[in-house]
Amino acid sequence: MEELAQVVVDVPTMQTNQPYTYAIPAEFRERLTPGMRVVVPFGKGSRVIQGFVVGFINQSDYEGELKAITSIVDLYPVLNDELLDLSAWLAQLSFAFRISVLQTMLPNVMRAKYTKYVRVIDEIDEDVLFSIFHGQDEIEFDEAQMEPATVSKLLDLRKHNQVEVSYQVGNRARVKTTLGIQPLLEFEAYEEERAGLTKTAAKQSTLISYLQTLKPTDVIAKKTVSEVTGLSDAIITTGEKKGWLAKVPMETYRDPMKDYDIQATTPLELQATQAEALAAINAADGTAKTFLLEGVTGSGKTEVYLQAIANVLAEGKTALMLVPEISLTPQMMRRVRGRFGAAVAVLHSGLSDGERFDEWRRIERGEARVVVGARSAVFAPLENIGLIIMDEEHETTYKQDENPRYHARDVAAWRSAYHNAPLVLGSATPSLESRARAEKGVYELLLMPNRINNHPMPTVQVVDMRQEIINGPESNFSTDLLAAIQDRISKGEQSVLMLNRRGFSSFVMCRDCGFVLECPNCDIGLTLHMDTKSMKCHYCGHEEAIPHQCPNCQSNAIRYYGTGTQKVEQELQELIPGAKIVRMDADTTRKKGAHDKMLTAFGNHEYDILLGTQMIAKGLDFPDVTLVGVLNADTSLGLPDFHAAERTFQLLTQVSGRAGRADKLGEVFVQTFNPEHYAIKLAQMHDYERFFRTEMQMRHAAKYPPYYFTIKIQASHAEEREAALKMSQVGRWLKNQLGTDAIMLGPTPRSIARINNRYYYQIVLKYRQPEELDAALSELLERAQSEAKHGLQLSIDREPLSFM
Ligand SMILES: Nc1ncnc2c1ncn2[C@@H]1O[C@H](COP(=O)(O)OP(=O)(O)OP(=O)(O)O)[C@@H](O)[C@H]1O
Ligand SMILES: [Zn+2]
Ligand SMILES: [Zn+2]
Repeated sequence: MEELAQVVVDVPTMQTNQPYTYAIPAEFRERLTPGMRVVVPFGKGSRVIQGFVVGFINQSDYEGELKAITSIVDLYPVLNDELLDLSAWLAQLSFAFRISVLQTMLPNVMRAKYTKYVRVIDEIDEDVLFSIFHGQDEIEFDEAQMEPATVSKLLDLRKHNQVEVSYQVGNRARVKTTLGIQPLLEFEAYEEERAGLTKTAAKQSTLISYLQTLKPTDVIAKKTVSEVTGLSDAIITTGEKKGWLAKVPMETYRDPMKDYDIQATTPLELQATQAEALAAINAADGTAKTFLLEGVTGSGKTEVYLQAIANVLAEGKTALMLVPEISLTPQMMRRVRGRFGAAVAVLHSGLSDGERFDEWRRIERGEARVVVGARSAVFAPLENIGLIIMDEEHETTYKQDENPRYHARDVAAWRSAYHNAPLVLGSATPSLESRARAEKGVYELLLMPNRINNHPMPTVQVVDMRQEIINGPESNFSTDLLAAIQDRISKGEQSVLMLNRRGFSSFVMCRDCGFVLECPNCDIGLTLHMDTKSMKCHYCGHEEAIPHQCPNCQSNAIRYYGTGTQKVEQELQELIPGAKIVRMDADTTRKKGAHDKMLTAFGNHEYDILLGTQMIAKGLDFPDVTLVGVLNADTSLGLPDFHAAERTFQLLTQVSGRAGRADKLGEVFVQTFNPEHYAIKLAQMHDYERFFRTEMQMRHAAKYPPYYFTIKIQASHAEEREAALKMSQVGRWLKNQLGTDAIMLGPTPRSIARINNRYYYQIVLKYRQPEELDAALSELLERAQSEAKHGLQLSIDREPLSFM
C-alpha cells in the first residue's frame, strides 16, 4: 500500500520542480488522491504551506524522519490525471516551475491564502497584552491592517521568544447559496393540517397545496416558490413555524450570462467550401490531427466550428473553443450559447472570481460540455474532449507574457494528442509559423477563399497622409474619409473607425525645454489618463497629478501629445455635429458587460459610428456596416520588432473585414504615412498568400522565426551592475553550449532598462534545432534559484512576443 505522498509545494522564494515526500497519516490513507491539495509543514518552526499531491510512492531515500501531511484542503481532486501530467510537461516546455503551472490551471479563488496568527507563549507586559492582544492569547497577524508601531512591538516580542507566529491556510473559494424550501410532510398529513385551518387562512391553504406537489427530496428556491404561488415571505415563514416545511441553504451558480438576452439558433445550410471543411474535420474524429482553417473574413468559419462541435457532442464527447479575449467578442459567446444553450460554460477575464469558480465547477462536474474561453480556458477540466478549436489563432493574447510563459496553442496541441481529438486553428491571417507548418504538411490546410454567397471583399483605399498634411490643416480625418462617413450617415448605413494604439501612448512634453515627464521608478514616460485626470506608469502603477507647469523650466508651454480616442471623438463631433458616435476603448468598457451593451446598441442603429481601439477589429458581424476607416495604420509598423509587418497586415485585414459582410458593398480607407509599405499594399489587395511569401523571404534572410527558434533570457536586479554581471556570465556559459548555427544577441540592457526600480539585462538566442538548448536552459533556471535569495531574478521566454 502506498504510504508516502509526493507533494509539489507552494514556496515562492524557493521553487523547484522536485516534489517533496510526506508521510500520510492513517486517517487520510485511502482517502487521499493525486490532484488534491494538502497543507504540509515546511522548513523550520510551525510554518505550514499548501501543496498539490502529484503522486504516491512506497519508499523514500530520505534519511531523516519524514514529516506528515497536516490536513487536506480539498475533499475531491481539483486537478485530474490529465492536467497533472500536462503540468509536468508544460513546466519543462515553458521554463516555469510546476507549482506556478498548477496554480494557473485553477480559477483564481482557489489559490492559496494564508492567515497568520501571533500567539503569546511567555509572560508579557500587562499593557501590551491588553493594547495589542486585547487580553487574549492569540490574534490574527495582518501586517497590512496593523499600525507600524504594533508590528515593531510584535517583532521585539518575537525576538525574545515571547510570541510565536503560526500560519493557517485558508481556501478562498466560496460556494454561493440561496435559501431553499423543503417539504416536511406526507400528502395525507398536509390534508390534516389544512382541515385545522380557519376559513380565512386561504393563503396558508395555497401553500399547502403547493407543498403537496413536491417530492420529499425536492428543494426549491424560496424565490421560485414566491414566484409560482404569489405568496409572501410571511406566509412561508408561517409554514416553517407550523412544521410544514424547512428552510435550507441550497447551492446555486452565478451565471455570467444571465443579463444577456440570447436567441436560440439552428444550423445553417452550409456552402460548398464550408461543407468540405466540415467534412474533413468530422472525418478526423478520434484522431489527433491539426487543421489550419484559413478563411477570409466573412467566409463563415464560425458556422463550421459550431457544426463540428455539434458533431462531437452528438457522440457524447465535449468540446473546447478558444477565442483571443472573449470579453472583446461577446458576439462569439452569444453565437455559441445560442446554438448549445446551458451546455456552454464561458471563461474569461471579464468574469468575477465567483462566476469563474462556478463555471469551472459546472465544467468539472460534467454539467457544461462546451467551453468557450480565452487563453487560460485551455486548462478547462473537461473530460473526454472530442474537438478543440482555436479561433483567430494568430492573436498574441494566446501567449502569456508572465510566468508561466506558455502559448495556448502548444497546450491545445498536447490535449489534442492526449484525447485523440482534432485541433482546428482558424484565421483569416494565420501566423507565419502555422501557415509554414501547413506548407510542410504538419497541419492540413483547409481553405475558404471566398465570402458567403461569393460576396465581394471590400474595396480598400490607401490615403497618403503626407499629402493631406501639405494640403490642409492637421486633422485625424482625411477629406476622402470624412466625405465617406457623411455619405454613410445620409444613407442610414454605419461606419467603424479604428485608432491603432499599439505601442503608442499619450504623454506630456514641455515645448520650451523638451522635458518629458518620466516615472521615478522606471525608464519610461508617464501616460496621460483623462478618465482619472492623472499621469500613470503602465509598468509599475505609479500615479501623479497632471503638471500644468514644466517641472524643469517652470514654463507654461506644457503640451499634451498623442491622439486619444476621446480627442478623436471630439474632433469628429465638431466636424459632423449631428453624428451619433459610440466610443469603445479601455476607458469606456471598464464596466462589466459594457462591451456587449455598446455593441448591441450599435447593432440596433442607435449610433452611426463605432469609434474604437484595436478591440473593435475582430469578430464583429454587423450587416449595415459598409465603411471602415483606419485612422493611423503606421503606429504598429514603427515598432522596432521583426513582427511589425505581420501584426500590421493582420490588423488591417481583420478590421477591413468588418465592412460589407451582408448584401451591401463595403469600402475601407486606410490612412498612412507609409503608403508604399508591403504590409499595407498587400492588405489593400486582400492577398494573404503573397504577404506570407514576401514575409517568409524577409524572415529567412534575417534569420528570424519561423526559420529559427528564439529564446529570450532576462536577468533583473535592484543594482544595475548585478544584472549586467549575471547576463555576461550567462552569455559566456551559453557560448560553450551553443551549436555553430546558433546566434546570440546581447547581452544588452532591455529597451526599457529599469522597471519598478529593477534593472533588466537580456540575451536573445536564435537557433535551428528544436531541443538543442532545453537541457542547458533548464539547468540555468535551477541554478538561478539559489541566487534568487540575493535578489537576482532570471526568466526564460520561449518564442517571445518581442525582442524588446
Ligand atoms: N452557410 C451560410 N449561409 C448563410 N449565411 C452564412 C452561412 N455561414 C455563415 N453565414 C453568415 O455569414 C456571416 C459571416 O460568417 P462568420 O462571422 O462566421 O465569418 P468568419 O469567417 O468567422 O469571419 P471573421 O473572420 O471576419 O470573423 C455571418 O453573418 C454568418 O451568419
Ligand atoms: Zn513606473
Ligand atoms: Zn520646460
